[in-house]
Amino acid sequence: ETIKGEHLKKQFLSNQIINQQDSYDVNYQEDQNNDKYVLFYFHQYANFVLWGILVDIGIIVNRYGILLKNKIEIHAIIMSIAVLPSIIVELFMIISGNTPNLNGNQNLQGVHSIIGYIFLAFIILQTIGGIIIKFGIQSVKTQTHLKIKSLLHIILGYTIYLLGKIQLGFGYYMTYADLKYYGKGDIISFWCVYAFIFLWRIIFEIFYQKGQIYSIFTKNDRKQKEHSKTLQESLLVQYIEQNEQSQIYNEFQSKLWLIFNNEIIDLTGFFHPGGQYIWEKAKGREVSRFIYGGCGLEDGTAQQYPHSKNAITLLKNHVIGSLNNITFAIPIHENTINSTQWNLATITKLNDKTSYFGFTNSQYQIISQFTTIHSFGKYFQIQSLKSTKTPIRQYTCIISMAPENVAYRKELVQYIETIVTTQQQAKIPQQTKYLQELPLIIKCYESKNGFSQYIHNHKDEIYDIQGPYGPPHGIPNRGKIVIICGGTGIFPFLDLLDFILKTIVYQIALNKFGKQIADSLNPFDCQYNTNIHITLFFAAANKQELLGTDILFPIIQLQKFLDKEFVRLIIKIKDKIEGIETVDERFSKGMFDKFLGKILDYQRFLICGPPQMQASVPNILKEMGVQNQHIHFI
Ligand SMILES: Cc1cc2nc3c(=O)[nH]c(=O)nc-3n(C[C@H](O)[C@H](O)[C@H](O)COP(=O)(O)OP(=O)(O)OC[C@H]3O[C@@H](n4cnc5c(N)ncnc54)[C@H](O)[C@@H]3O)c2cc1C
Ligand code: HEM
Repeated sequence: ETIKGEHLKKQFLSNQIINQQDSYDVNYQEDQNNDKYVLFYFHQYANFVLWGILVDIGIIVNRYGILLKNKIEIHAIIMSIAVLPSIIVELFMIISGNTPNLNGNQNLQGVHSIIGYIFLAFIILQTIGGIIIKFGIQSVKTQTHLKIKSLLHIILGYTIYLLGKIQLGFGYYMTYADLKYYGKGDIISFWCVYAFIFLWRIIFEIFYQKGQIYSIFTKNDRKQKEHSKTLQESLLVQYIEQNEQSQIYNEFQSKLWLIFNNEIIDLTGFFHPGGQYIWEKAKGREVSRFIYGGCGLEDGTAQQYPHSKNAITLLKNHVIGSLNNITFAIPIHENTINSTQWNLATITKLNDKTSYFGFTNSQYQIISQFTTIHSFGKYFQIQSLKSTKTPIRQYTCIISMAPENVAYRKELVQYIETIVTTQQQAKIPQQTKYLQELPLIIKCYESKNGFSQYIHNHKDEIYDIQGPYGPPHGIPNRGKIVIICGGTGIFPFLDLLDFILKTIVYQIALNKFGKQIADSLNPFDCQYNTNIHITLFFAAANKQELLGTDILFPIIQLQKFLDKEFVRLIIKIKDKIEGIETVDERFSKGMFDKFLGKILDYQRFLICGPPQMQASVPNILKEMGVQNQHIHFI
């Protein structure tokens, strides 16, 4: 009896267990197939795909898709695909509240719902923010606070991203972690799935940072571009090379073209991540100063920003042509390997803050004189090879300030003064053909990790120097132009002014003693036939800051011996300078009116000076009726 009773009891208990197991199984199976939980399962699977995988793709497109023309649109579409269904399923979940038997840790249900509500509010906010930023970026109007808006979008974006991942974890943990039917194995599969939704992104990141994914991107793009240069692009390149400003203005107004060192770039159709107004203002200009963060926009609407290598790749991928190279360094031996490494051999103080820097490279000799007016206004790009912290910066090519040229100029001026006063021939000074050193003049600015400060304190070091780069000033051979500069802003014009001084000397010699004597002053066949008139406004804080006076003052003195004026010099300074027109007031409309007269007589207005001057002078000129395309920053 007892044995039978025991047996029945055991059978009953085991039936109970079987029934219990069955009921889990049946419940689970039923729940899965049950129409009334369809919203729950849609919510579960949709969220896994959207916030586990898709959202990463959306972020990747935005972070690394700089090279894609429609990156903003692609990012917006992907994020909308993640956000819209999420909003719908969340709302349905809130309304229906229908969940099947949860076989996990149900204590988390409260947290899961709170995060759900916050998440819903955040994604709606983020979508609205995204739309505002999209219009801000794509607008050509100057944008204020766009950087802050973008930063907020990034912060909220990553908050949502992390919440999404955490929320997925909670959801799956609640649903499956303790599912008895699968026993302990299920918690392992839960962790595997959970790890996957983070891991694939981390793996992607590692490959990307190593440059493997990045190089696939760039190689393909470059190949495509080489094969697809259009007729229109060739025409634009031709106009830019020949400096046909009005043709470019008339025919290519809608093109977004830029110059990066010596490359001509077409970025039409791309949007600048900091706001399209930035490219509208940089359009048609040399932009390496912006890319390496040397300068902000002159009107103060965008600050200095050192760009990533993505920005440089973007530019390199859209090269449509190159500017004609000019050479300053001639290889000494036939088989010289192209070397851009120069030793800083000399530093000589010119004033308190500014010094002459002389660089040597045993493979090259440096020419002492450019021969046409179109070679001037170029710059070198220089970088410290020792300090990776200091940025790449641009410095003007000023061969006229090399010690040999300074000495020669002094002799030349003395010579011509002697012959015009004595009316007799004198010993003709000789200009050396090659310079000992590549000369730069650099003012020291105090800034954290600044290049100018670094180089002032690091003589006998090797620097990488490339160039000369950049478009010419576009100085016409005849006609009137205006130069407005301040402080070191005179540097880009010194070689040109030196050329004009030599033109004056040549023409005096030609008038007085004929072509033979004049030509002996021109051993390098320079084209001293220019017919240009420059009105030069030069602002300096004090006499010390007036660099280049050994070129400027002789021009003013010597041109009196000719029947035409080449340069009208107006110096803005407190002190009086004998024989020179000076003013002691800020540049203003009244002042320019007084000195310039009919503004339409002038073909170009070239501006180069400290930030404050670059911001104010163009506005004054525009107020006077000068058209935008005639105003150029150097
Ligand atoms: C085409 C080109 C040619 C140049 N040629 C020369 C040259 O021949 N000699 C030369 O000394 N510099 C020249 N510059 C400027 C030079 O490239 C650097 O911008 C400068 O040396 C400062 O760099 P940094 O790294 O030392 O300072 P950064 O760390 O860049 O900081 C410089 C600080 O000084 C301010 N600043 C920059 N320029 C001026 C200015 N003109 N007046 C007042 N404040 C200013 C900036 O706003 C910033 O706060 C040239 C720039 C360009 C684009
Ligand atoms: C004209 C050529 C320019 C190109 C090709 C260019 C390209 C880019 C690219 C690709 C980025 C994305 C981030 C990066 O890769 O660094 C970027 C960001 C940025 N650029 Fe430029 N840029 C140019 C000019 C300028 C100028 C003139 C300024 C202002 C002085 C500027 C300011 C910024 C800022 C502030 C950002 C950050 C935007 C953000 O992410 O919020 N850029 N630029």
